[in-house]
Amino acid sequence: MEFVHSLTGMKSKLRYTFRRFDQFFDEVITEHRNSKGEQEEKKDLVDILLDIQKDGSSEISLTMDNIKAVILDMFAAGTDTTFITLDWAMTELIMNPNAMEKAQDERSSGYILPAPVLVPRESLEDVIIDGYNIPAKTRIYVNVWGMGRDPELWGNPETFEPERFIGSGIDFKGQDFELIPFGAGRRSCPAITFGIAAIEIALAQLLHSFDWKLPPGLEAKDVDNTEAFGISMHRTVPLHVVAKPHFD
Ligand code: HEM
Repeated sequence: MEFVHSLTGMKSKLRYTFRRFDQFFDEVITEHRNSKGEQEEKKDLVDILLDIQKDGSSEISLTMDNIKAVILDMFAAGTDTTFITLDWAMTELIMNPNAMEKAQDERSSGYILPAPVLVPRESLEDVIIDGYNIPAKTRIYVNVWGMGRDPELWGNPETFEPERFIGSGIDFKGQDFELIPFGAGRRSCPAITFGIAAIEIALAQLLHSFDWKLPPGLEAKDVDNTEAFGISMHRTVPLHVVAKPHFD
């Protein structure tokens, strides 16, 4: 069936995208090589990967393709997730002015999931879980979207209530399975601390510096919050907001 991808033009699109990424990574690597003598504390991930490749200090030898793959992984896993979490956080806050006001006072935040399913897993052996027979090599999707809206786990699951987490003892780091925005287990997100810090800083800046409102004439019930299905869950319609400086 592979010829179908040639007919639909998917293959040439993939090749084009691959070439653009590859050229971009070549530029990033050349830039880092040319900035020799970078102070130790200023080194970034690419500097460290190039150092490991050069001095052979790692048991695994790194090829240039390995380094490009890590850069791509970081871009793919780190940018959309962070931006989409912020996008949905602003959506919920703008639709719930009370929560917005509280967040401006306290900097509290609810946990919003950018990924509808986790990275797919495959069972290594036959196993029975909760009476379900799962044969070896079954592809398993963990539906975190559904878990976040399960009325057996959450009261008012469709309502944005960040205060539900105050004193609840439920943590988001992968130990409490009703809330796993960063996944769980050995393939969970390695950047939980970084991701949370990036979002908290960005959200705190936005809320500290501005008051946010819907455009005149638009009410919360008019906002189209349809979600696009994908590895990460974009809005299908961009969120339009009006920002007014918080301090005149
Ligand atoms: C709010 C921000 C973020 C959220 C919600 C998030 C969420 C996730 C989720 C759900 C997974 C899959 C976990 C699983 O299947 O068990 C994942 C994997 C991953 N994340 Fe994040 N992530 C965020 C930010 C970042 C950032 C900023 C980076 C890198 C700079 C990053 C790097 C990765 C990588 C490399 C993986 C793959 C790990 C593996 O497969 O072993 N993430 N993330």
